[in-house]
Amino acid sequence: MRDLIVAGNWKMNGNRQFIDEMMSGLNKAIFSESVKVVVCPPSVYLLDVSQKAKTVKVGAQNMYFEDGGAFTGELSPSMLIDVGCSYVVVGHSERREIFAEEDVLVAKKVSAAVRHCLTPILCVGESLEHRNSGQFFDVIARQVKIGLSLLNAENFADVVVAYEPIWAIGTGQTASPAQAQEVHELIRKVITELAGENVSERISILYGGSVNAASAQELFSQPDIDGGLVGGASLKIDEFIAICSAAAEVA
Ligand SMILES: O=C(CO)COP(=O)(O)O
Repeated sequence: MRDLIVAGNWKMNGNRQFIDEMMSGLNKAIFSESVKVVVCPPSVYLLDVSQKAKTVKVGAQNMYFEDGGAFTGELSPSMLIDVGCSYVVVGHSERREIFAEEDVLVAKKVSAAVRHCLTPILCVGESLEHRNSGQFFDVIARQVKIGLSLLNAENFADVVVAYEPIWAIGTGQTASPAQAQEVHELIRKVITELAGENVSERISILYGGSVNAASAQELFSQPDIDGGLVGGASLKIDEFIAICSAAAEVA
């Protein structure tokens, strides 16, 4: 049985008042035990969110792979653990596109996270251009293979993969359940080729890209979709809770 996970990526949004309101809403919510709920606030708020969190796990949106040293502006895996994180988003398309993060750097981060017992959420996904040209699967397979390349196959199951088509992020244009399922199935196949079915069947693969309360249940009921990585809709407490309930319905 794979973990069913709903993670909210708050991106560069919010302030202390927002954090207070969100955490008080989340702490009042009753989540099904069958769903792991995670929130990923901006890093300056991680400690505050961890200290307030009663019903959810906490994840960071990024980290560096080194343990410490002269890396101005960066955060290490042990710092994230120190402030209560158990997950870290790695290789989000916004980091790849805006901050020029490449697959090899992403792989180092995945490996460092696993080494420190932080669960990396490895994001992969194609641009609209690659979707339209039909090359999308090659792009995604490469991101998965390189992203996992520094791990031993038995550690693959310590990673969560998130399929986030770039054309669906923040656009309101969700991938259809069939489009998402097709890619999730292919991702699982790539992992099977690398590590065998015992491992690939244990990896949770989340879908991200304009997930909302209306689209969540049909997406999450696809056989290879194990929950969601939610951006905009995770900033609205009622909508986020409704998405988590949709996940519980399919558990
Ligand atoms: O990038 C995302 C989550 O990491 C998805 O963002 P949206 O849900 O706002 O499309």
